Amino acid sequence: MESIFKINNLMKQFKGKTVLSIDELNIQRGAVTAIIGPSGAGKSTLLSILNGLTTPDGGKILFEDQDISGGIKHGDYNRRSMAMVFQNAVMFQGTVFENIAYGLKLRGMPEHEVKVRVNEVLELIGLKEIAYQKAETISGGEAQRIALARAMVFKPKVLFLDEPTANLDPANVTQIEKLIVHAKEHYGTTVILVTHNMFQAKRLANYTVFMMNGSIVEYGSNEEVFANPSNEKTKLFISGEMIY
Ligand SMILES: Nc1ncnc2c1ncn2[C@@H]1O[C@H](COP(=O)(O)OP(=O)(O)OP(=O)(O)O)[C@@H](O)[C@H]1O
Repeated sequence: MESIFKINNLMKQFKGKTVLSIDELNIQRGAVTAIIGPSGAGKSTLLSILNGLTTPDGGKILFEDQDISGGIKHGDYNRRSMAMVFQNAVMFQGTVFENIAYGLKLRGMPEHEVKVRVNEVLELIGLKEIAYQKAETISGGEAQRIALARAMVFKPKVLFLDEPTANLDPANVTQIEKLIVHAKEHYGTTVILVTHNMFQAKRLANYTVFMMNGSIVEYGSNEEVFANPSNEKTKLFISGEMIY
C-alpha cells in the first residue's frame, strides 16, 4: 500500500508543553484510518497538522511527497483536495440544497453540474425530501449528515472527520458511517477519523492509531490493533479498562 501522508519526528508544543511527539507515521492512501486514545492525547492536534491548519514546531510532514510542514494556505491546490467535518456542524443560511451546493458554486462549477452532484449526495444521505427546507429548521442529526454531504460533494482526496457522530442517535450514526464507506469505495477518498467510539473504529477503519500523551502507542491494521494488540496499554484501552 502507498502512503499518502508521511510523518517524521513531528513535534508540537502549546505554551512550552509538548502535546505531540511522533517519530514516524505513514497514513495509507484509499483507506480509513481511525485515531483513538484518551482525552488530551493529541488526536485533534494531529488531525489539524495533517490537514495543514496547524503547523508543527518540528519535524516533517509530506502529503503526496510535498512538504506541508509549513501548513497549507487558503486557496492552495492541496487545500482543495482535503475536506474536514467537525462535531456539531453549523449550517449556513438558506436551504439544505444551497448548503451543499455553496462550495461548488464558489469554485465556479456550472449550475447543471452542481445540481447533479448535490442531488447525488442528497440521495446518498437520504435527505432528498428536505432538500428545499431551510437549513436552520433541521435536526442535529440531519445537520451532521448535511455537513458530511457538504464535504463529500467535492469528492475529496482526503476527508478528515473529528468526532463526526458524537451525540447522534444510532440511525444517524449508521447513515454517516454508510457515507464514509461510500466515499472510500466510490471516490477513492482517504479517510482519517478521530473517534471516541471504539466500536466505530472497529467497524469502519482499515488501520487504527492508538495515541496517549502525544505519542503513538500502537499503529497497525484493525486486525492487529483490536484482535492482537502488542502493547498492554492498548489492551486496557480497547477493553474499556483504562482509567484516565
Ligand atoms: N490551541 C491550543 N492552545 C493550548 N493548548 C492546546 C491547544 N490545542 C490543544 N491544546 C492542548 O494539547 C493537548 C492535546 O489536545 P487535543 O485536542 O489534540 O487532544 P485530543 O486527543 O483530541 O482530546 P479530546 O479527545 O478531548 O478531543 C491537550 O492537552 C490540549 O489542552
